Amino acid sequence: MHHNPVTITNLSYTYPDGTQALMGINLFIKPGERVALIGANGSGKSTLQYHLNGIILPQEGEVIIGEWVVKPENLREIRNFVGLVFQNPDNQLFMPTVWEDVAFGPMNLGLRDRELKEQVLQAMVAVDIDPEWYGQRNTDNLSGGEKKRVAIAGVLAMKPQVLVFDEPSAQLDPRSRRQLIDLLQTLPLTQLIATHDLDLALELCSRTVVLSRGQIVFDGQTEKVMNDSEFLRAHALEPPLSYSRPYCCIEHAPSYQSRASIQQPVVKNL
Ligand SMILES: Nc1ncnc2c1ncn2[C@@H]1O[C@H](COP(=O)(O)OP(=O)(O)OP(=O)(O)O)[C@@H](O)[C@H]1O
Repeated sequence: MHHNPVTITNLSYTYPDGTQALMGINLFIKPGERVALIGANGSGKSTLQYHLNGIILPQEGEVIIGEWVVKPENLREIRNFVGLVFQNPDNQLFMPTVWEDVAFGPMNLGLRDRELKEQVLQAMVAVDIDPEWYGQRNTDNLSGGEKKRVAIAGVLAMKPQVLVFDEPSAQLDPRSRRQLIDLLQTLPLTQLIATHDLDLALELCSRTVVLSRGQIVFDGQTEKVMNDSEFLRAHALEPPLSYSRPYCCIEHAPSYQSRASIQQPVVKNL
């Protein structure tokens, strides 16, 4: 039987202190789909992602990963299937050297010797870190962006079928961000990418899910939602830079025109 990589039905979750983080979530992701998960701070993105590899177990509703229901006895299979890259790489890196850190996951899966070495090397090359020099570096001494890459390599080295990213572009400089986008674009994996970087969502994901106060308020074409600045603002989001119009032009057309005409000679002199 064919299984979707991610099937979430009627999922609700309340933290022990009473914060209702998710309410009635239904989400189905097909193999190979790249889906952006967007929403304001506190809308529930991380909480939803933690359900995908059993860091949080469902209180109400059901999460199915491939053919496995997320429950304690299936966690091993689920964690082989879903790789989660945390927002903060400090929560992910804990081995002394880069090499040991990237090798930790595949070693846990039972890989040894040549096979292990190959998988680690492949993952490092994918995220553009030089295994020769980098491998021996101490993970504590890396910059934020470097740590992020090592964290991604560690997850890729386990060869998961689903990649779940919490803020992949946070901490990355523009060049590293570009490399990451190119990398994610070439990975033939199902991906769920939680991000505040709506330009990244627009470039990488044809489908976007918008969370607002624990509920899905949109699930559809990325282009469509990014074009709807009114809807985005209603859910405390700002349209991506590449889509934002000069508001003054629409809302205060005359003043925009007069400003433009004042600026024109300056432009010509350049
Ligand atoms: N351990 C916790 N205990 C209690 N409440 C929590 C806990 N973790 C998160 N929450 C609350 O649950 C809600 C959803 O938080 P979550 O971290 O999932 O949001 P998010 O969309 O990932 O936010 P951000 O964009 O800031 O990372 C928020 O109201 C948050 O305050």
